[in-house]
Amino acid sequence: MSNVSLDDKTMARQNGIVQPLLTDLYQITMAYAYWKSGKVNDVAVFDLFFRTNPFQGEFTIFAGLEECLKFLQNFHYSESDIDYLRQTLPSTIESAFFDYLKDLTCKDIILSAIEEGSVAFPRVPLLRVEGPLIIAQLLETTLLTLVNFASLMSTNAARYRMFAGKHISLLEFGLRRAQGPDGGLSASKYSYIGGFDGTSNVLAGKMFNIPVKGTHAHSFVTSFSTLDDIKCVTLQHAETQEQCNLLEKSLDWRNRLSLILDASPEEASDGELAALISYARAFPSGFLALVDTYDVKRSGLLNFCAVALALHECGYTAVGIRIDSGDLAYLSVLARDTFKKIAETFALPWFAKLTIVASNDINEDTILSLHEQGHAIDCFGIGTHLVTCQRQPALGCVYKLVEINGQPRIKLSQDVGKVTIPGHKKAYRLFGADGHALIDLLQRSSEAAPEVGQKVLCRHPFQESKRAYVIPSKVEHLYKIYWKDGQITTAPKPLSEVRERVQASLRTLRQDIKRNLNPTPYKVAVSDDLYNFIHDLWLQNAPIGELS
Ligand SMILES: Nc1ncnc2c1ncn2[C@@H]1O[C@H](COP(=O)(O)OP(=O)(O)OP(=O)(O)O)[C@@H](O)[C@H]1O
Ligand SMILES: O=P(O)(O)OC[C@H]1O[C@H](OP(=O)(O)OP(=O)(O)O)[C@H](O)[C@@H]1O
Ligand SMILES: O=C(O)c1cccnc1
Ligand SMILES: [Mg+2]
Repeated sequence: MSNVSLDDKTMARQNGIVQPLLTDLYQITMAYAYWKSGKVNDVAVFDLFFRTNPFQGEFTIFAGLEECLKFLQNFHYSESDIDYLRQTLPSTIESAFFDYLKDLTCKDIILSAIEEGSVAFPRVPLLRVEGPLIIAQLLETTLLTLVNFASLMSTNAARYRMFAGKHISLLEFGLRRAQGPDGGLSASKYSYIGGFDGTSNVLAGKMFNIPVKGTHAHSFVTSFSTLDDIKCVTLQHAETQEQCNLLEKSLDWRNRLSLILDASPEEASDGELAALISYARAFPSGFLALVDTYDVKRSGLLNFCAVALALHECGYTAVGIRIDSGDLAYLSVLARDTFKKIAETFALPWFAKLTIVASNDINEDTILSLHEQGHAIDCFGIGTHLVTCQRQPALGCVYKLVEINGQPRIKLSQDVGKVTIPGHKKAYRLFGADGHALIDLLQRSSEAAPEVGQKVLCRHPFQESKRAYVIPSKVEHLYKIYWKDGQITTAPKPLSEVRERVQASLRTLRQDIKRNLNPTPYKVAVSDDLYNFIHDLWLQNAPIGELS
């Protein structure tokens, strides 16, 4: 295995607040209690997994691995961290503990993980952390915060991508509504991974090399009241370099268009026209205008088309419009019909294809409903519902001890779904003959891997009667070691490749597992050996009650 050292160029920059103190106090108090009870040399295995898929779906996209690796790489308590802990923890804490913390690194930790961007399922660990108990414990909260939101966001974005369809462009507009600056930045990054095409978040563009895109706000339009508000009306022709009077041409076009469109120049807003002309002068090759400030039908569309045709006379091609209120199905179809009519009347085929962007509280259901109704939208700009994951604001990944000093550990619960699967395990994805993923199988690490063409018994981890034989056509080993001996051992893929991985991985799932309403659950199983291991340990650990 070759060691990989990564610089800033290969790995997107890490958010500065990700550091060892970004954790829960109890990790550090437990670390002291472990240390004080002589557990410095104890070796543990922790699994990081979730129990339920988000958004009433049956799949989750795993993301956040690259950030976890950067966290391990940089893990170090600074002098000021140690000073802070000295002041904050009880004065009875022995000073030698702080000396121990000062020298801690993750060099003895081994991190195995599923590939970032893969579909993942309940109970199959996303990460396995092995190494000194105290250090592995200290990583819990930070790894969880790095994986939970990243995976939730990527899953949310992937769902929007799936339901929008591959021909519609998706832009993330959520920074203003996100859970603070860090939530906003992470949302931009992971929406891109999930399949969005761009973000309005400029810092995310710079940090993660995500395409930045945008239009303009209503305030730009409302800041103009009359045509006199246009300070300069000329634009140099793209080819001839002649000065064109954009105002005159736009007014002329507005009058001509009113004869073929059901709109009158008297009803259209002059302030809006002034704003659109000013915006077009600033961005003659990127003219995409918001048309719903006053009235899409009576004002916005007419003004936009007039300016777009005037721009055309100056040698430029407009890009399109954004609609941010009203009935988006109706208005987008109205806009498309208008564009087509103009294209035909003036023999300008490109006009029919102008881009229509829709925004305003869009969510998964709005997209599905718009598709049902029929619309002419090319691009959705999505903020609030995407970045806040309004439909399910948290993914419940947990971090559980499954082995200590070679001994398996099980966490029991009245709720069977919460019982942990003990021991050091391996996970495999078994594929059927049609290329689709059939089942994920957890085995004890000591067992031989399943083989193509060989029958393997797959059992439900807790229900004895649920089992099936599977003859896989392909077997994928789900874990790779990403961190060992203080080094990254498998380089995480750049964002663009993780983004492609998401789509490739989703293609391996049957359609019924991905549908929006009542999707079919994907099966997660354990081997016969692991089944017996779990249940023997369960019986050993469950106290026998006494009835009286
Ligand atoms: N054709 C449609 N089918 C289903 N939902 C739609 C359709 N058109 C718009 N929507 C959604 O309906 C909601 C309309 O929002 P709201 O009631 O606030 O009206 P609005 O158009 O924003 O009004 P305002 O002009 O006051 O801004 C938005 O969430 C939008 O995404
Ligand atoms: O609706 P979202 O999915 O959150 O998308 C982002 C929103 O942010 C912008 O305006 P903002 O909502 O701030 O003001 P507006 O509603 O008055 O346009 C934009 O016009 C969208 O409406
Ligand atoms: O560029 C836009 O149109 C945009 C950006 C952020 C929020 N709403 C819209
Ligand atoms: Mg809004």
